[in-house]
Amino acid sequence: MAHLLPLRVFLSSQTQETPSKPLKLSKRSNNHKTSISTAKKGLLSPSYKMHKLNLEVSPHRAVSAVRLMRIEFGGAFADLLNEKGKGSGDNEMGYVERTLGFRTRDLDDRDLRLVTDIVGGTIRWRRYLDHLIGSLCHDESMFRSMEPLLLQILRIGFYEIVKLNMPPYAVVDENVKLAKVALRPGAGNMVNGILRKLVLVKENNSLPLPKLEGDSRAQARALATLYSHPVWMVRRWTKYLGQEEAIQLMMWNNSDPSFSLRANAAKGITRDDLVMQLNSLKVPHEVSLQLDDFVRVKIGLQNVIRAGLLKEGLCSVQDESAGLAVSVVDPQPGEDIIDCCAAPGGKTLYMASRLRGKGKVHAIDINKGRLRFENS
Ligand SMILES: C[S@@+](CC[C@H](N)C(=O)[O-])C[C@H]1O[C@@H](n2cnc3c(N)ncnc32)[C@H](O)[C@@H]1O
Repeated sequence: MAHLLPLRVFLSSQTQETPSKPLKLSKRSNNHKTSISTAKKGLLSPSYKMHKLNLEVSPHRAVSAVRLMRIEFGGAFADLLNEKGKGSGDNEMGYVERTLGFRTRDLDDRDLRLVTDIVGGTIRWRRYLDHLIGSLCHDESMFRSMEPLLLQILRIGFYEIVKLNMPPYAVVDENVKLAKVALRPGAGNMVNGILRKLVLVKENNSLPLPKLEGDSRAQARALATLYSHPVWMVRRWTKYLGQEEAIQLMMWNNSDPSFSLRANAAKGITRDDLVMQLNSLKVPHEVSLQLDDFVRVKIGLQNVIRAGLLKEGLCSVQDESAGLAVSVVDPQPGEDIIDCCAAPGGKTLYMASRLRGKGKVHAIDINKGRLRFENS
């Protein structure tokens, strides 16, 4: 059943300009982060060198705050931060220690799921969260001049309370603790004050959100905040789709992602084979209605990873939208296909598998660092 893909997939980079390890923080952003934390906490003090292990702060919040810093200031890719050996994973505690001045215990699967939820959700809802944080700060300048790590901790707390509906007082306590240990006691007091205000207004059903009123520009700005999308996008979607449909699209766009798995036809795996594997792992799933090779998975991806289905190449995580693009190309055996913006190669591999061993896919990308190629 399992055989290697008999055709060759060529990867080439058009330029050498981009760094080969794009996930690493640039020197400038490292300095920036060090200066933030060094100035506030004395990261270069002897205690830092002793690899302090802090068992009091919740590891998933500490790691989420550091990942958010890496994404905002280091250009890290949110979707790649879970992948061990790709600039994160094994190094995670190193990043935590350099940014916060202490390590936490290692993350277990549950922590990792929370980190993924919180980091992804905080990024998707950032405009909305920042509006709430700004509205509950004492004044505008307090929000504008807030130090980056403190802002990330507040964003996490706001997201947990407003969007995840976590028990509010536990969220307040945990984020206050994190701010106190990672920054200083005064920062913890500030987090305490702002999060408690949030809990109150939420309980009274009076979150300070903009009203949908005024001319089209004012309404676009309000919608951009309410549904956390850029103003230009709201204006464009409203123009082409009308307000109601634009709202539906934004809601869908910011909903929790589900994952799709693609059975690896190149290794002779059919979707039925994959479904059998998922049944035996007790992973809930449904088959795609649009694409023959795809299965949708909402929860249980960790089980799939642990069982080695991805590592053994039985299937890949691939968005159905990527699959749809390939089905539009409709690769046929014997064809020569050029994939011009190919990295990391998801569509390249799917197109290659549809050539059934006859033909070539030339995969080109401008970013050498993104041309790591690990699947057959
Ligand atoms: C969204 S990713 C492509 C994802 C890929 N098609 C897949 O399915 O896995 C976009 C890619 O386009 C590349 N890119 C952007 N401008 C390019 C250019 N002028 N020439 C070649 N590649 C380019 C980027 O480096 C990036 O890797």
